[in-house]
Amino acid sequence: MLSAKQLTCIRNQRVLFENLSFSVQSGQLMYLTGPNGAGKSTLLRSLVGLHQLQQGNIELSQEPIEDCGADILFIGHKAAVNEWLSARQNIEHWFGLKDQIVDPQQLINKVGLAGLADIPVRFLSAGQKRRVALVRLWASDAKLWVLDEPFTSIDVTGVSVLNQLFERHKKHGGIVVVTSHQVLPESLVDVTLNLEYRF
Ligand SMILES: Nc1ncnc2c1ncn2[C@@H]1O[C@H](COP(=O)(O)OP(=O)(O)OP(=O)(O)O)[C@@H](O)[C@H]1O
Repeated sequence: MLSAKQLTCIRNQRVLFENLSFSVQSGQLMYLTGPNGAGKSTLLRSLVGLHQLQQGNIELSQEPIEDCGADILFIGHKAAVNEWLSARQNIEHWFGLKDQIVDPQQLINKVGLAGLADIPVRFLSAGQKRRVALVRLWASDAKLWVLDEPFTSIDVTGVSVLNQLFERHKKHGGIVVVTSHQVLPESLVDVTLNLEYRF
């Protein structure tokens, strides 16, 4: 279970959220919504320990989130893709570091980038770049997926494939926390959290 208790965040002297509490069980997806600037990305970054909150307690499987690095996959909206490297080199970098056995070509095929594996990512389209970033979902054994606007620039087929991946992760007892300005299928969403814009 992902548990967040009494979270408070102040940025630029504006309270983004205050005493915010929620929990997401294993096998559930939480859909985080709200207008531009409400604090969704800030909340997601806080959930994975990348942003220090003024107050609050976050735990995954009853462990402090700071101790759960290996159990978390975070893909931010500024995805950590090296645009000077090819898709294949990015994949080798990610998974080589983790010493995992993955077949880069198989992953490349799965995200529909066959034939584009060896050109620098900066020469790909916006959606293709996003697909490179999302490759990590296919080979992730992390329990918690935290995804900031994963559907941006992704075409209809790609969105449907992503939704299927989320379903599969849920079935295996994983947790997905996702923000998107696109409406998610009702059947996929277990918990909705709407952040209001606070002045
Ligand atoms: N690096 C930063 N330093 C200071 N303030 C920041 C920083 N990043 C974001 N903010 C502020 O925090 C507030 C919330 O931003 P955040 O990116 O979390 O919103 P969001 O809900 O994800 O918005 P959007 O839907 O536009 O992506 C904004 O008012 C923004 O100005």
